[in-house]
Amino acid sequence: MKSTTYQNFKELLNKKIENLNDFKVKNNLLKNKINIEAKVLKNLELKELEIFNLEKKLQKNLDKIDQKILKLKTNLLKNKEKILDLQDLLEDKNNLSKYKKEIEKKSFEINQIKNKIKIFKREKKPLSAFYSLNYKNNKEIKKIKKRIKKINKCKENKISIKTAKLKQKNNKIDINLKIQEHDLNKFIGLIKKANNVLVKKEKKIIEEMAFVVKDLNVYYGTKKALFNVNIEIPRKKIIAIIGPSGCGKSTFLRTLNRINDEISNFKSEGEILLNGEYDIFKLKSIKNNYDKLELTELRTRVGMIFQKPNPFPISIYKNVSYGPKINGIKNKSLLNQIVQDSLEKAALWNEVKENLKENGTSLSGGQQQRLCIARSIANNPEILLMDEPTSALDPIAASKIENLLLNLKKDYTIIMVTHSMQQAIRISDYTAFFYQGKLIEFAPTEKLFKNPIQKRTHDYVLGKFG
Ligand SMILES: Nc1ncnc2c1ncn2[C@@H]1O[C@H](COP(=O)(O)OP(=O)(O)OP(=O)(O)O)[C@@H](O)[C@H]1O
Repeated sequence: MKSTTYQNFKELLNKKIENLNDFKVKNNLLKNKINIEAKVLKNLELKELEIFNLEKKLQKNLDKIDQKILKLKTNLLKNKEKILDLQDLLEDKNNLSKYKKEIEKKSFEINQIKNKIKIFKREKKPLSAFYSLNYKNNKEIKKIKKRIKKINKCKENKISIKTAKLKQKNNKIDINLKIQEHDLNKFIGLIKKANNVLVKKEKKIIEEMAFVVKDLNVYYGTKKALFNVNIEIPRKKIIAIIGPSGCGKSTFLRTLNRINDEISNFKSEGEILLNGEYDIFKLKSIKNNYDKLELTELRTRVGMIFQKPNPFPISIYKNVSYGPKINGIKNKSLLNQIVQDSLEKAALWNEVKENLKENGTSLSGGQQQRLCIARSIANNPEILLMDEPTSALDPIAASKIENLLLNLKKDYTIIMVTHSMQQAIRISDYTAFFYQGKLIEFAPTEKLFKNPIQKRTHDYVLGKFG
């Protein structure tokens, strides 16, 4: 019995030991678990602390940011205020004159008050009211002055901005100027080119003209007979010179071969270019400094036929051969040929070929004039100047001369003074109208008579004055 109990006890004990061991294992496991969890907890605590610290830091930063925002907001407000202030100032600037006026007004009032005070002092009345008024006014003036000062400051800023703008503008202007200068240079180049063309044209005109007269002024002593005459006379044409008596027609004609030089008090100014070669006043070539023109050569090249035929009182033959002989032609047959040619050209040969030894003065007026023309032609001229060559002749003789001139113009330039407008219309290619020493108009004859530019020409050709 005893053994069973022991056995039982033993078994129970073993069971208990077994349970205890189980419990120990379980306990250990639990302990481990608890340890792990304690560790986790600790970590969590640490993390919590960290989070707490971070939150603290964050809060601090948030506070700082808030503060900054606040500061910025206040700055913004301040700036807004400043802008408003500036806008006020700008507005005030526009009212500157108003303020000045106000100051003037106030000053005026103060003076008035001062005067009143003086009067009151004199009359010994209470002055306190005036003093306070005066004080108020002075305060207001001070305020306004302060404002003006501010405005002026603002003005200065504006001035510096304006200066910068002006500088910018100046730069732009500089660039524009440079562009314009460039354009100008281009323009000058064009003008130079045009000028060259003009110079060439002028040269061509001079070369193509029998005479180019430039700024011609002529005097007989103190009397001025021609005023600033400018004319270009084309070659191998008949040019009529018309105008009332005393207008300077003959003077002009005679100046062209310097016959007027024989008059003692005669004086001329200007230039007359012959054939694009010579200046007849200087008797010098216009192309070559060394080439000179003799006065006799000028008069040979530019022959003159006068109003009254003036043959020499010698034979017809000698009249015509006189010039060539003087010029050194001695060969008889050559002289014969020249005489015949000249008389033929002067439409006189057939009438006188049998009587060449007859005295020139024995011929009729018209024949004498044609003899004078033949005498001129014998000198081989380029230009024939004629001073009223038909006015001393009867109409038939005059008509013969007119026909002769129409024939001669194929070889010679004929410049003819005439009182007859009909004659000018009949035979001339160009007409020059002189009046009171001035060349009023020079144009193709038809145009000058039918459609003159100048009123005076118009009146003259219509016979309104003569
Ligand atoms: N030798 C001279 N001395 C002074 N004056 C003169 C001389 N010759 C002309 N004159 C003057 O010069 C001016 C122009 O005279 P010019 O003989 O040239 O005129 P014109 O037009 O030919 O006149 P007309 O048709 O009457 O011949 C006139 O006032 C004239 O009195």
